[in-house]
Amino acid sequence: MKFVDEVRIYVKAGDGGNGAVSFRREKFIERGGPNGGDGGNGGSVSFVANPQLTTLLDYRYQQHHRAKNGEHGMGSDCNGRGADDMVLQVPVGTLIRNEQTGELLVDLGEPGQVFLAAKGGRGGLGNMNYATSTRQTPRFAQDGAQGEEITLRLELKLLADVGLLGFPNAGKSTFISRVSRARPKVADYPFTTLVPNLGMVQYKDHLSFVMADIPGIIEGASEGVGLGHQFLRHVERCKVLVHLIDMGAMGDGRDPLSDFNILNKELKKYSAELSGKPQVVAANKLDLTEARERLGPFTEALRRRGIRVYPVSCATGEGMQVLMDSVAEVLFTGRTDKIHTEAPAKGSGKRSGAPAKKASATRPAKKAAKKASTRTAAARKPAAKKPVRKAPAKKVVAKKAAGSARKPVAKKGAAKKAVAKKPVAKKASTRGSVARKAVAKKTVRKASAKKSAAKKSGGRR
Ligand SMILES: Nc1nc2c(ncn2[C@@H]2O[C@H](COP(=O)(O)OP(=O)(O)OP(=O)(O)O)[C@@H](O)[C@H]2O)c(=O)[nH]1
Ligand SMILES: [Mg+2]
Repeated sequence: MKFVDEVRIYVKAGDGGNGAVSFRREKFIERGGPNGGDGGNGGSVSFVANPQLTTLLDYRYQQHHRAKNGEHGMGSDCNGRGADDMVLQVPVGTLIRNEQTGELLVDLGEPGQVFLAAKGGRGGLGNMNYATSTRQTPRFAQDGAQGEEITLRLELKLLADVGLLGFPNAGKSTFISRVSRARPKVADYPFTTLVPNLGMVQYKDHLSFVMADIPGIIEGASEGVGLGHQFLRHVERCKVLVHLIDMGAMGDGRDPLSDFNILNKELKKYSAELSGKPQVVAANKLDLTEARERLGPFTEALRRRGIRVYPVSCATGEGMQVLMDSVAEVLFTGRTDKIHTEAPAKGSGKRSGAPAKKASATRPAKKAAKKASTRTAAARKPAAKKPVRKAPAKKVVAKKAAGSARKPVAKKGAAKKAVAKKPVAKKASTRGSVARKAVAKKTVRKASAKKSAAKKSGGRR
């Protein structure tokens, strides 16, 4: 079946039926009153995402879609029949845009999702609705409203989890036919694949995912060379890209590393988001001897960039399981360690970075605390520090016994003497202070005696 992924269509909802002007005419009933019925509503046009469709082909040939109009109202209180809505089936993953403005109206990404594109006109009211006590013979009725009309652009972006990328002839179709039941054409000439192919991959543990094989991308695809790069839209929604490198291609400006660079350049030109997706790089056709020879330098070149290369052969199936394990890991867990060679180094860099930040954050705090303490609590600091270093019991005793006697404690602190000098000098100049000192010393002795007693008792216990 032909694959069409972009169409322009015109949709028009049905108009509402007009309300009727009619009066009851019956034998023996004079002035029977208005009995004109309402018009029926026009049919709306809506889209529904159908998972069984894979192409917009139907809309290529029929571009005008009009829903039916509602019936007009009739006499004898008969309302017109409402028209049925028109439901247009589109594949899941269809984007609907307004053709004039380019505005995205909806992305039908869920099977069964419905979008009302054009609303049908409302039926007009019959004259029976306008009868009042003062106007018993209304000779008018309401016309039905016009249905909406709009020109739309439908764009299909296939919903796949894994996208296959590569130059023509890289072996993408061979790859998908090996891992899924998809059977696209495989041939030894470029651009064998002209439309995307989807394949359902049954991975182990009942896990499955959809893989998309798209036509090959070559240098200048963004300018329309080859088949252009519009097919990249079908891998835009993929979570992982598998980049197949044709290791058998050499000469004519082709070599594995330049192929890799060119394709990534084209991806970047298409969209930054797509080029930023995780890429699993697979070096294909390793059953060929010349391909094996090129593998070493290519792997080394990518290793230096932190990218791991998976050597595979789609023809023999060699290396496919390891590759699929990595693809599945990135897809289902989101971990990309396996596709980078220097993942641990990066991880450790991050780890080492975090504490460094913490340390830098704590340092200024400590400095600030130090500054604050030197001004306000210069004398308290040594007093507070020492007992902590020596013995917590001493601190308690000194506080209890001496109360405000910080001097003797300050004396002990040889290093903090300079800070404690001021109060000592001042107090030493007065007699009273000398006396207090002596008292304080005595109390300290007493306190130490008490402490030793307490220690002893503690030891007994
Ligand atoms: N020796 C060898 N040949 C392979 C391998 N994989 C694919 N081929 C051959 O390469 C050629 C192209 O394979 P395709 O699967 O059609 O390549 P493609 O990437 O889908 O090509 P396009 O659809 O043109 O973009 C075919 O002749 C395959 O038989 C492989 O692992 N080893
Ligand atoms: Mg192909």
